[in-house]
Amino acid sequence: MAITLLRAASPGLSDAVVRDAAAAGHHVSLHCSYLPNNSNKRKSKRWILCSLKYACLGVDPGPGEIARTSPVYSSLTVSPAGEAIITSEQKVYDVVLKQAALLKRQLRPQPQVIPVTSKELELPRNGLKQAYDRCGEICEEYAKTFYLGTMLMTEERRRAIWAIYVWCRRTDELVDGPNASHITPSALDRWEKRLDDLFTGRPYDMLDAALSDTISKFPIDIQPFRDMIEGMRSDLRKTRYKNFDELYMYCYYVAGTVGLMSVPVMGIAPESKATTESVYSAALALGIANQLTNILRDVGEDARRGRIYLPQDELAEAGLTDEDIFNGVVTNKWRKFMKGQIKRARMFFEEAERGVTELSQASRWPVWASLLLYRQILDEIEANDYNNFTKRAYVGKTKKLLALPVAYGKSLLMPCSLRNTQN
Ligand SMILES: CC(C)=CCC/C(C)=C/CC/C(C)=C/CC/C(C)=C/[C@@H]1[C@@H](COP(=O)(O)OP(=O)(O)O)[C@]1(C)CC/C=C(\C)CC/C=C(\C)CCC=C(C)C
Repeated sequence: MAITLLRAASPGLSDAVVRDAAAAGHHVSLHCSYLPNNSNKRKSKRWILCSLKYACLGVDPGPGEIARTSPVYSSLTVSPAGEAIITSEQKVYDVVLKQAALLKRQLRPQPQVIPVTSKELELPRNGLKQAYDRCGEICEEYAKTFYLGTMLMTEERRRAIWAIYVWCRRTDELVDGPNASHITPSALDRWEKRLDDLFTGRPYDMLDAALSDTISKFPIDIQPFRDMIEGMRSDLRKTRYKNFDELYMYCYYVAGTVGLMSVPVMGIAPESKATTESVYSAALALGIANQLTNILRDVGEDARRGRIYLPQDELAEAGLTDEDIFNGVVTNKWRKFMKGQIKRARMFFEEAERGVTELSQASRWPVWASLLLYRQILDEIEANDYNNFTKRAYVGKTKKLLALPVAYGKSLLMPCSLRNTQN
């Protein structure tokens, strides 16, 4: 039996009650209503973030249970032994808070970054410029639309985003590229050592040098970079995800981290009234939304590599097995399952939208463009009648081109936080 406790309705709820219920073998989850005027801003934000995890699957509530589609959010679960289980969302939110604090103080991470000079790197004259130019070329080659979008940013920001992009792309290539089958955990350990070195001003090659220079100019923390490598490690050993909590953590590692790396470079609009934490949460949400979309688009392709990224418990609840995924037949069960997954991904996009307008104006266009284009993949999955086994959902050139002026128009809007306060 599932027991749901509404903390807002029963503020005096004692821990003992929770422990007793859990000890009696009930699955207990604590919920808290999101109260917009909650004086504790930090907490209320956390509840919003946690909401996206469940509020989408349209699961019928059990007796006495709050419908998951209602604005009631799950945050903390308690094991049958009565121990509070910290969810992935809470762990990730702590990273968000740390990143936001860093940006607010405009501090560099410890140990202090030593600015890179061409001499230390033995780069040729103009070496750093060449390094950044090469990053730009790589970016243009792999992600043309996004590259175009960066052209609106200031030169310093654009170059920094290219350097981050290249590091992420190279990290991803380790497990997803042509040499992926030879990659071992110790190769990832060596990649992490290189990361440590470039963060302390000792880059290994010119592409690392560009990133090393970037982190000396912007308040970028090493943790999201380390976490991305951790995501690649997990990809080496893991081919199944028990539940959304596990999947969420994976999505944070490989994509949410990109959002956290990018905010200090993109900058928050000086006129924005949004909290730094909320902007980071939106950036994280965009990464999660993109990765969930990527997973939904690539179900068939991943299955052919023996991988299923979809939450196993949700598949079982929908009456689906791994075999069904490997067989790749679109059934009504599959369509229904996919509808829930798409709905969840869209909720993360919505959460992200709230943050884009808070970014500095020149940074908004590429973010809007990537958001609109990636979200359209979900529409294409629907248009393919949920056949993501043998058909690749693909956004055509015309739609892509149309998204660019729309993104540009959206990037001119003033920050949401200002619009709300002016009403
Ligand atoms: C403007 C913008 C989008 C900036 C981000 C630039 C950047 C540093 C991108 C790095 C992307 C990368 C190579 C990540 C490695 C891991 C990976 C492959 C993740 C998947 C991306 C898509 O990859 P791929 O190119 O293989 O996709 P296709 O197969 O070609 O479709 C991911 C799905 C995730 C990428 C995640 C983001 C782009 C996060 C974006 C979030 C922000 C930029 C924060 C914006 C801020 C606010 C406040 C909303």
